[in-house]
Amino acid sequence: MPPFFSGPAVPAILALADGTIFKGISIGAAGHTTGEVVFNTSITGYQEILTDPSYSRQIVTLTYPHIGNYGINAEDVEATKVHAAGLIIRDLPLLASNFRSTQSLADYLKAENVVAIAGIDTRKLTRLLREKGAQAGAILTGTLGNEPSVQQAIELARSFPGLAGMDLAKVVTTKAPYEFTETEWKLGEGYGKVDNPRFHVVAFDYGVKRNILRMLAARGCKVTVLPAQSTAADALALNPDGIFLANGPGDPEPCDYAIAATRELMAKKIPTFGICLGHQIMALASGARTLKMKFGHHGANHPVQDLDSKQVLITSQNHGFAVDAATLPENCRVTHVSLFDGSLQGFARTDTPAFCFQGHPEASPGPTDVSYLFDRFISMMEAAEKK
Ligand SMILES: NC(=O)CC[C@H](N)C(=O)O
Repeated sequence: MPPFFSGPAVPAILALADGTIFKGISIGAAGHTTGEVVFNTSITGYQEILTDPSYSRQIVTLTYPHIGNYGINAEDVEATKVHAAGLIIRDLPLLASNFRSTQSLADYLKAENVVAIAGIDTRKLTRLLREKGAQAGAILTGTLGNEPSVQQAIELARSFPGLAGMDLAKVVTTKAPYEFTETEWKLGEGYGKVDNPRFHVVAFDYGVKRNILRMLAARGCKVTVLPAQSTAADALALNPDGIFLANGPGDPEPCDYAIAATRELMAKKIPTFGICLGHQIMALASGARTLKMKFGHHGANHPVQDLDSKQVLITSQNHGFAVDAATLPENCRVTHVSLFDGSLQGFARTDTPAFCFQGHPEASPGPTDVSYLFDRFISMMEAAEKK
């Protein structure tokens, strides 16, 4: 290993459930963590990835080799804390450089109590995950001069039961409703605020990323964010112009409360927009099925085709479950397809103003090719207003 870390290095081990061991150094909190190990191919955005609630109970390995280059920048987080269960990287740079940076990645990981490992052959790890599929894993740190136990690391990895059947939306969601009116951040200006909002959107928080709420606010929406287990009646009591179904972690299938509320709200023909877990919930509420993917889609360079315009969009993705397109009922029209593997990326209901997207149109930090879906949601609320 080339030197990439100043000062004495604390050894750490990454173990996979299949018994594979990787040795590296600890760059975060001391202790251990377990979760599903997934790879993300984004070149930038480690802060947005770490704080995306959809990564709850997942240990993320980043294929880009230098992580931490631009330090920690307060405006770039997607939630109040780190949600990823751990971080695996190749190389932590000696210097972090950005005019906004206030902290190094390693100091941040320690402060957030996140176990993380560097010095890992992330290309080998990614190949393994691609061949065998995402699998349970553990990171275990040692002490100065003492390696942690390989056997203990493997046992920890095998103790993680997997994400299938796990309802995590109700774990990460807000405990109480709140209003959101902050618009996107601009250099020299900071965040704006929506003045005289045109629409009132009620968002079901299954693990929402802040940039989604900002993009709604930037288009003239006042957003009321509700806890995941809120009912359709809770939403209706707020007299919404539109309903938003957020992204979120875990398996969509056990989220029966969300499926029931969505079904009821769509039956009332209220404009509804779902992203990622929200897309999967809309599919389940429409009568389709979801499945667990082999290693999922996690990255910022995934080509997706809009079947209406025929345009190919470069998109941001983060999902390990998918909607089985073959199970979509007749009142669902496929609108978007992944050009990586042909899997379903979006559909629209034909009998009610509702549509959804599997990837991340808010794409923080980018690319922004699919942001037009937010405008589509606004047009839908406009059309409903005129009726
Ligand atoms: N980003 C998300 O909303 C992810 C949805 C779901 N947890 C999945 O892994 O497929």
